[in-house]
Amino acid sequence: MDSTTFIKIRRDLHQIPELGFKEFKTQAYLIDYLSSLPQDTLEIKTWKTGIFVRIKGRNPKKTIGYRADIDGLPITEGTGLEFKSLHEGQMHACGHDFHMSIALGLISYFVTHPIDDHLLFIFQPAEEGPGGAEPMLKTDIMQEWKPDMIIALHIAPEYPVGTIATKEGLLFANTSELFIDLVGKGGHAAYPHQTNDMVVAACALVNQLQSVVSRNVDPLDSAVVTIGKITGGTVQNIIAEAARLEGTIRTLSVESMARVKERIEALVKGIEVGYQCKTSIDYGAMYHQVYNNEELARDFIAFAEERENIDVIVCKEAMTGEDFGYMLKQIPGFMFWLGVNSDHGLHHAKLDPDEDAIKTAINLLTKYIEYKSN
Ligand SMILES: CC(=O)N[C@@H](CCC[C@H](N)C(=O)O)C(=O)O
Repeated sequence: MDSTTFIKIRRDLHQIPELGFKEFKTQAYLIDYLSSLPQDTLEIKTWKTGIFVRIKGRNPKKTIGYRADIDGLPITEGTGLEFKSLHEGQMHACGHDFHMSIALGLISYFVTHPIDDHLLFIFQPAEEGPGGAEPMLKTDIMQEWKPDMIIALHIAPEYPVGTIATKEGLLFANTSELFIDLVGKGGHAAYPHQTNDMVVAACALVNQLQSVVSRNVDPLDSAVVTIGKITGGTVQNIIAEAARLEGTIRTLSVESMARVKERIEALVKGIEVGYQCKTSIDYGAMYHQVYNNEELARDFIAFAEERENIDVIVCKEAMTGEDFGYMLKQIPGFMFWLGVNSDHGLHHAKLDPDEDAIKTAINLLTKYIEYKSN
């Protein structure tokens, strides 16, 4: 397969990153491309900013699904690439531009190389939040076209092109977003004794949160509590009346997620008493762990190991989250990492994946899907 087309598509998509459920230009671009393909076996249905694409099989006994996420991140791109993001403050810094172009590569191949089984491609919005997989699963379209097995990949900056990595069972963590609001009493910077300063309370809370993983979670059961954003106050000489912490919780076990939340709630209550303020916690979107079907993951690893030019790593689980976990909860399947060899990692403004990986993925997956359909 000539990958130039899909590199161009990746670059086009890279220029128009959009946040969750606002992927209007992305959806229009994808539909425009899909409309240019032979239509005899294609069925296309939209859901919000997502798209379901079915390729009807010649003699179907099952449906093989493939999911690509389509949203970008609120990051100002720092790559300086000639095809860098045209959307100020937004970037495809998690490789979803790759995921989409690979999916289009697979669709383009299978509309001209029909197989017996049906294929279902799911272009899913809002993976970075608030989550599009769970609501997409509940749609009538998904119920009607539900796949019997499902596959997804995620780019992996740390591996060279030609490498894929996955494992049986748990691959990605359980996640929960975390938003904590603190409201005290503002006032003049020179009269702190007349106020309840929420910058000081927020700093104390961030420090206390560091003890949750180190003191309250079984060291053999990994967890993460990250605060990625703090806001509070207005100007330098006014004591802040309000502050907000935004973060994420990751745990390998469901039990630890409950324990971490219990401890966060206790610490926040302590801040409320100690700093005389009002507090509230919102857990935002929660993602179910990505748990690969053992048999299918084993079979895929064995298949990939037989391919020339593919190195397979049986990797450890990661603390990343993915709402593809909800799909795997209902449908047997697996996710794998695709090596893209970037000096900068996921969610970094200078992420610059090697586009040769697009061809690697399309070649590997066309062959694997053909093998699964025989
Ligand atoms: C692969 C990846 O990077 N996924 C995201 C998913 C984010 C889920 C949610 N917004 C959260 O922060 O908990 C990740 O950050 O792992």
